[in-house]
Amino acid sequence: MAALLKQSARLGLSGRHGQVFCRLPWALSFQRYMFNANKKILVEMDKSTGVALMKMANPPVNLLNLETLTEFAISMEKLELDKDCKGLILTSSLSKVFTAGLDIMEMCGKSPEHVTEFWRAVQEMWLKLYGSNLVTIAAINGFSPGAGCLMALACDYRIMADNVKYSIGLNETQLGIVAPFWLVTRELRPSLFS
Ligand SMILES: CC/C=C\C/C=C\C/C=C\C=C\CC(=O)SCCNC(=O)CCNC(=O)[C@H](O)C(C)(C)COP(=O)(O)OP(=O)(O)OC[C@H]1O[C@@H](n2cnc3c(N)ncnc32)[C@H](O)[C@@H]1OP(=O)(O)O
Repeated sequence: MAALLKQSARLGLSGRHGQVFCRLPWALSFQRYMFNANKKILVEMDKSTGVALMKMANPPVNLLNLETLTEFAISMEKLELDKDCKGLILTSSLSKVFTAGLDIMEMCGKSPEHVTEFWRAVQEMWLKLYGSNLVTIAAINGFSPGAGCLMALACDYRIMADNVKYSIGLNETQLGIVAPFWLVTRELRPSLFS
């Protein structure tokens, strides 16, 4: 963990004036590779350190829609298959939003099949993060409501930008969504689970 945090500092993930800056070398060596399927999830993997930097890049607020969640799951699978990858830093490419959470429009006026597929993708996202073999760190560089908070909770460690304007929390009850029992016991009340 200490090594990973040192690494995140070396990469430039340092909190200052409420921002988490991500400075990366412009020149990518052979030890570094990048991938993205549809550019909603950007991944930069540094083989020399074993640390991958994953940035959500879906402006204006990094909504987690079906497309983004699917791309996220594929990106996680690729990193899990890379034997050189030991750790993952999850952050946002935007300046003040980590992610605004689930795209409410994905649950509104859609067919039951679509909604089922969407919630399956939400669940898959959680399983991929919570069940990851990688050491996972959420570098929360902005607002992180709903599923943004869920993502952060599913990581092994969380670092949040020091800015009183930014909020984080599970606000889904305001939308009539109830967190399932297993989620509450696993992440919010782990003592109940053991
Ligand atoms: C495995 C798990 C299974 C089950 C788990 C079940 C439940 C527990 C776990 C998680 C549940 C999560 C549910 C959710 O995530 S619901 C969404 C919660 N999110 C919010 O309530 C965020 C609301 N948004 C904001 O507060 C703000 O947008 C902001 C602070 C993030 C950013 O503010 P800005 O001023 O910068 O930007 P805006 O002008 O407000 O927004 C721009 C644009 O985006 C639209 N938008 C924002 N958020 C959402 C959203 N969540 N869904 C759809 N659309 C959104 C906003 O309306 C603007 O659109 P227009 O430009 O006006 O068209």
